[in-house]
Amino acid sequence: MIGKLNHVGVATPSIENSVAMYRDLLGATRIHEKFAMPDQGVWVCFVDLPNSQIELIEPYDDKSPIKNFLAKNPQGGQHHICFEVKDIIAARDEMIAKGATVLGTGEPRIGAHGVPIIFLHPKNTGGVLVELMQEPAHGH
Ligand SMILES: CC[C@H](C(=O)O)C(=O)SCCNC(=O)CCNC(=O)[C@H](O)C(C)(C)COP(=O)(O)OP(=O)(O)OC[C@H]1O[C@@H](n2cnc3c(N)ncnc32)[C@H](O)[C@@H]1OP(=O)(O)O
Ligand SMILES: [Co+2]
Repeated sequence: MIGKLNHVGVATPSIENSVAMYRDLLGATRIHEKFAMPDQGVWVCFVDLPNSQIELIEPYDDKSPIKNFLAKNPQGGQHHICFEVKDIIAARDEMIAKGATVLGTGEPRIGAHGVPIIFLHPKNTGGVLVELMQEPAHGH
């Protein structure tokens, strides 16, 4: 069911500092402008890779779902991985049928790439927060 690795989510207390590290230390050359996703409680900034992306995420406000994560990991860290799926509704239903916990209301929400996403609870996925994302019509 899971397809391409669309992105690796990296939580950071400062997208600005993380961008400087990816650019100056790691030599990333295609770094997008950050943008706000208030409904999801995060600022987002994509670092393009030849075969995927790094998704830098910073808390937008005190209600951010990554606040606790950063409280435990003050310098940030690898937060989630995102796989593309052909049909997000079918994938959501399959996950529930297989006993996995779909986070939030269970209804897909629009993610950073403008397509529906869901998250699975890490307790069902070997301690790794997994995001499933509707495969974009035009590829990522
Ligand atoms: C949506 C825009 C963008 C996109 O790609 O489109 C994004 O990806 S934004 C990403 C940020 N949004 C989310 O992560 C939404 C889903 N996440 C959540 O609902 C929460 O983060 C949740 C429920 C996974 C954890 O919430 P919280 O940390 O507040 O709860 P706890 O501290 O009680 O943790 C519960 C349990 O889960 C473990 N945990 C927490 N975060 C992670 C993680 N990133 N990876 C692995 N495990 C995680 C935590 O250690 C606790 O484990 P326990 O054994 O119970 O101590
Ligand atoms: Co993500």
